[in-house]
Order: sequence, then C-alpha cells, then structure tokens
Amino acid sequence: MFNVETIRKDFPILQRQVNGKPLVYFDNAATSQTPQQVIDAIVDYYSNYNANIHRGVHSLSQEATDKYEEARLKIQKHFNAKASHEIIMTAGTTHGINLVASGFTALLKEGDEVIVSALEHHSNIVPWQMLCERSGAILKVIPMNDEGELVMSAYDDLLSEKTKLVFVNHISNALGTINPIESIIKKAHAVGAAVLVDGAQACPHVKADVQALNVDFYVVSAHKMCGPTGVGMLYGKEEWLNKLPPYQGGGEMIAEVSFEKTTYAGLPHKFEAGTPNICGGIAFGAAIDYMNNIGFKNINAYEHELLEYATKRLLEIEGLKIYGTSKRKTSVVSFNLDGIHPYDVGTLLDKMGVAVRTGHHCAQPIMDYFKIPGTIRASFAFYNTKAEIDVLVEGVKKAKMMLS
Ligand SMILES: Cc1ncc(COP(=O)(O)O)c(CNc2co[nH]c2=O)c1O
Repeated sequence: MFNVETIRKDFPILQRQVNGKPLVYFDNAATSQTPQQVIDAIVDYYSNYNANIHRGVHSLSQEATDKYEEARLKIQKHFNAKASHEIIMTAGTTHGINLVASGFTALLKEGDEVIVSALEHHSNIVPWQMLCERSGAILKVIPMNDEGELVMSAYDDLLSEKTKLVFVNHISNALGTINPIESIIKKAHAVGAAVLVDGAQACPHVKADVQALNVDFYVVSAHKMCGPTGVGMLYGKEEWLNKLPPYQGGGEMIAEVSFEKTTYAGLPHKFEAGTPNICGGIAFGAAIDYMNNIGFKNINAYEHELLEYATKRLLEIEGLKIYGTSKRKTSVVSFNLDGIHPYDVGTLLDKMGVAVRTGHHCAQPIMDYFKIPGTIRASFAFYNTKAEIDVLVEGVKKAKMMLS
C-alpha cells in the first residue's frame, strides 16, 4: 500500500529545516533525495568490505567484487537488458553519452547526418556537436512546438539514408515532456540509423524496457533515482558496443599489455578503465531495490496526482505562465510570473524553505524558443505531498506581491 507519510520517514533529509522553515524539496529533476536504505548500503560498504575489485586474491576484494557485479545484474534486470555485459557502469548520463559520441567518431564520415531534438539537455547536445566537428557529420534538429513537444512530421522529413544516429531524451528535464521514443526509434531503424535515448529524467518515473524499446543505447544517472551521484549506466546492444573502440585506456580494460601491442578486454570491461565507483555502483543497486519495492506503478500514479494538483493550484495565480503543456508529461512544472525574473522568485522561495531550480536548466535552446532567460522549475517526486505544493503556491503568491 503506497503511503507517502510512511515513505517520507525513509528520507532523513526531509526532516530538515532551511532558513528556519521545513524543507520543501522540489528540485528532484536536478537530483533526487537518498533513502536510509541507500545510505545504509554506502555505510555498510565502507564499514565492512571496502576493497578494490576484480583482481584481488583476498576475501575482502572478492566480497566487494561479488556485490558490485550483483549490482550490475540488478541494473540489467531492471532495464531488461539481454545480457549483463551490455550494462556499462559509468559516472553518469553525461559520461555515457560522451562514451558513445567518442566511439562514433570512427563510424561516421563527412556528410553523414545525425539528428538531435530541440528538447535536449546540453549533455545530449554538446558531445554530438563535438562529434560532428571531429567527423564532418552534419547535425540536424527536430523542432519543438509551443506545447513543448517534438514536431514528429519534421522528424519524418529529416530522416534519410544519410541519417546514421538519432539521440533524444526520454523525458525533458526543463518541461517534463515525455517524448514518443517508441516511434522515434522505429522510424530511425527504418533508415538504418542507431538511436541513443537519454533516460536521465525518465529513470525516476518509468521502468524503461530496453529490449521492448529495441533502443541501441540508453543512459541514466543513479542520482536521479534515489542513488548516489557519480555513478550511472550505459546500456548498449552488444552488436553496437562491439563496434565502438575503447573510450579510455588503463587498467581493467585490457587483456594483454606489452610495448609492442596491447589487446583489450571484452564487454563490459573494455569500457570500464580504472577503479570504478565501487560503492556508488553497489548503492545504485540498493536504489533500484528501493524504488522497485515501492513500485513504479504506484510512483507514477501518485506523481501524476501531484502534477495535476500543482498545475491547478499554480494556475490560480494571475500572470503565471506554464511552459510545457503537453498531455504526455511527468511531474515537472516550469513556469514564470509576468515581468518577474525567475531567479528572484527562486531566491525568495528559498527563504521560505522551498527548493526549486531557476534558470535555463542546461536546456538553453528551449529557453531561446520561448524567448525567455529561464524558468522556475518545480519537480516533484513520490515523497512530496500536496501540503508541500500548497506551501509552494503560497510562496509564489508572496513572491509575486513582493516583486511586482
Ligand atoms: C535529461 C538530462 N540529461 C542529462 C543530464 C546530465 O546528467 P548528469 O550526467 O548526471 O549530470 C541531466 C541532468 N539534469 C539536471 C541536472 O541539474 N538540473 C537538471 O535538470 C538531464 O536532466
């Protein structure tokens, strides 16, 4: 049975005060909060079996290795990857995207085309611009509309036999739009292009099934889904991962090293040079257990309730405009008050204990489209409440009065 008050007891930080007021944490799209179960996994590692992994002959190293590889299996199962060696442990979404973009340098030639969407986070734009600079490939952009959705008819027109790669986010961090990735993937495959989906904003809300999606690459960060920062995963279809050269050289990713010639390890270690974030990987597995115990269906239904309630309450405020009004949305509300800079509202809300994000959210093309410097973004998670939304609304009303 989903009970938000019981769930909130798992999150020590939610008992905090900020500026003398109870913390109202509405910046979950930036990073989620960490339940005691994940904190305990971190303490347990450093207290009882901290050791380097994979080559140690001693028991501690074996224990740490077993726990780390157990976490990889949890991640494989959660995203329904066919094989555990298709799960590459990374430092997060940005790392995973750069790994793939770097690998595609060897696969693209002058004049090839790659397609990005207008809704992307900078982490899913800049690495591909760098790839185009290196390879001579041409970047094409799927435009967005006033509702903050992708114009799919324009996508159809962009696709051709020249298209080699498409990269889009599953969910927009700035607007909350859920993109039609099933259709995007199908259409890309019809012209022989590979697809990378940036799942950073999706992983706290939906359980992506990479085999059902038939996606070629899928990237997430653990800190978006109740895990620690500095760890994430890149899923890649084995056939694609085998086509990419190693991303970084070093220990772990080799088979044999000599000054004459070095050969590389197979998957996944070919892409896992150096000592990984061992504790982070294990805690990522604990976060997956925690969220699955609550249940993504429960999370989804409850967060949708919060989204509807927040949207209704915020629209009571005259002069408030919401950006991102797609019917297919996750629990993010980006808005502005007429004539008031988002930063000023965010600063005042912080004084009232309310944590929102203001600015361009590393999605400057979206802000350019709406011709605004940024927005106030409130992003809700399954441990937030309607009472907290009421505090946000009263705070926005107060800020409006003070700043108008
Ligand atoms: C859609 C999307 N892609 C990539 C990233 C980068 O993830 P990282 O590699 O873990 O940093 C983010 C982080 N989004 C945000 C980080 O802070 N506010 C945000 O909206 C994101 O929302």
